[in-house]
Amino acid sequence: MSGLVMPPSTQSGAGAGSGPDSGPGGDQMIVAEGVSKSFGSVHALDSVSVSARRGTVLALLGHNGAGKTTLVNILTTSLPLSSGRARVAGYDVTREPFEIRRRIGLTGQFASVDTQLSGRDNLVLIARLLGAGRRAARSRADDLLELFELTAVADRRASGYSGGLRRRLDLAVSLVGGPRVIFLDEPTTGLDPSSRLKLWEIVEGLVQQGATVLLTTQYLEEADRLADSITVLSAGKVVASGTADELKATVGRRTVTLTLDGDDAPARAGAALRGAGFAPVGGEDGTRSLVVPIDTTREIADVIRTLDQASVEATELTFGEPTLDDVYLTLAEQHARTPA
Ligand SMILES: Nc1ncnc2c1ncn2[C@@H]1O[C@H](COP(=O)(O)OP(=O)(O)OP(=O)(O)O)[C@@H](O)[C@H]1O
Repeated sequence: MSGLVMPPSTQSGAGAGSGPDSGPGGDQMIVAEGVSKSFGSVHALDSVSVSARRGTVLALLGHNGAGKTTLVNILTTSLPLSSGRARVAGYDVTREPFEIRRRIGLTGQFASVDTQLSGRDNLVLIARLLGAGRRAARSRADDLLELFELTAVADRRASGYSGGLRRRLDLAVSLVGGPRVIFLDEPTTGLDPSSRLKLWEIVEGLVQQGATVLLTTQYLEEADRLADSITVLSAGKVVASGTADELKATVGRRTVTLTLDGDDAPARAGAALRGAGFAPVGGEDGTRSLVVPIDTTREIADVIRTLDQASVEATELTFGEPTLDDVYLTLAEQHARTPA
């Protein structure tokens, strides 16, 4: 992928500008501290704290109504918070909303593309609105069309674009001003797998070039692939946060699944593994596979050695990591069991 995402030199009134960017907080580009938001009796957010360092991806994970969009709206200054504090690019959302708006890109669930215009004209229009001259605007549009692999459809009306193309154009439009912080609200909802993959690659490229991304998603796989840190929201509260690995480590264990050769093999393997301190599961009712929970990958070797010493042959051995699905289901269950 070519570069060219961040240079807002094409316009005067948009993008980087001067100012604190990360402010006294140093490298933190997104900080929310104890943010609450109520709509009448609905507590959409209840003392939510998140942060993201420059050049990282923070994923907000949660099902419908968890509060993700509300937090994005507060951080992008389109919604006032009820209490708490939040800063983006070093500026306060309540006191300095205009400084923030100059420095962010937002791609929402409701696309900002004018479908009556071509992809190129959408980009040129926004660049002109941000203060770029005619030639600079066209050049910025060309760069973004190339980056997003939209050059071939650049002069077609956006109304004829597929969902994936439209989403790419929407993201390209949000990048015209060279934002330092990018908010992606469920960017791949409804996209087919190949369009989703393409968008992920684009996001990874943006981050490599120094952008900070806050991503909301209902897709665990998406958070797992893209995020440096993940905050799980449920009913307006943070129920977990950490890296994907840290979250996975909080629930579920790694497993080794063995498929064994021979009728008595599961019983013999089970006894040997139990003797070695493991707690294998399965092997009953004539099944020939055993699942062995382990804590470290080093224990895989211990499992194999134990089988070897018991003269049991495994025809297949697979290693399984707990998935974010496991994490989310466990957290959701814990949350459901906790009285409000
Ligand atoms: N303007 C509003 N007026 C009243 N209630 C609202 C408003 N906006 C959001 N809510 C409520 O706040 C809660 C959080 O909504 P929010 O849209 O932030 O969730 P979400 O995690 O983004 O869900 P989704 O994935 O469906 O967008 C929900 O109960 C929602 O009904």
